[in-house]
Amino acid sequence: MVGRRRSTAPVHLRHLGPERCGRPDRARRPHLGRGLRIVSSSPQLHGFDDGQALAEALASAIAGQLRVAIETRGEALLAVSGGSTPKRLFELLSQQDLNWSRVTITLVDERWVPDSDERSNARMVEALLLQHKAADAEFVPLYVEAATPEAGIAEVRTRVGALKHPFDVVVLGMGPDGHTASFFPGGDRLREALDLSNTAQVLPMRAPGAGEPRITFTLRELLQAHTLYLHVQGNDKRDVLAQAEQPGSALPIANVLRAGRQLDIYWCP
Ligand SMILES: O=C1O[C@H](COP(=O)(O)O)[C@@H](O)[C@H](O)[C@H]1O
Repeated sequence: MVGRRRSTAPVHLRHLGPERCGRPDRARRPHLGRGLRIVSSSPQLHGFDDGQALAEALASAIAGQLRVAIETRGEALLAVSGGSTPKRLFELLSQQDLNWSRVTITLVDERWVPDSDERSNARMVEALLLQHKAADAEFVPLYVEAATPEAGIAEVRTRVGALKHPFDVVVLGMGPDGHTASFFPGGDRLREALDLSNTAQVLPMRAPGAGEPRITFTLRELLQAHTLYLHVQGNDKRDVLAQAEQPGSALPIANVLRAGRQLDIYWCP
């Protein structure tokens, strides 16, 4: 659906408005030959006309990265976000042709509820992603049966510690308050979660805007991924990204934007 793609130019977010969307600016994305291109360490925005076109392109890109991981090391590790944005992505990703029996899937964060609860991110992964061809994938949920994330954290740490890190692919989302994973503004352990010297893989998190208590992978873990995507829909969220790009922004997502690593942002209105 290339015709529905808006732009793949590596522009600064604050410069990307509808007026900048059009044909890809190839001159700004240099190719060095077959399969080689200069990898910019700044966030790269890929704009699409709608969620369907975005989900098709992102599902295809993720599948490509998973195939490469399987070819190179025999298996692949994928971490996805919850919330409402990835629903169509999950449906399309589940139909991608690859050796899903070699893929392990987990979440970047989870609400501390069992998968019988409609708020469970795992429930959505099970319903929409672990279907069709992807039914062969292994899923490692972040929720364990314990009253609180603090009570369950040791078991979750053992569980995620058994995964073969780093992640091959991480797909982040973002809430309208600028949170990503469960890095919420005002989160009780936000500082720890964002601290790049903190070697904990997962942490509990509580925040006024989070609803229920959470568990989240730390920023350090997520940034180590071979490929990092940010999946964002809506003009309101594009404005949040533009705010986060301002120097000194305290929005949690700003920590991802300024991490100085390759980040592909898939956005549509
Ligand atoms: O609570 C969460 O919210 C964010 C964003 O969700 P959305 O509904 O605005 O798409 C999500 O990335 C995160 O994984 C989830 O736990």
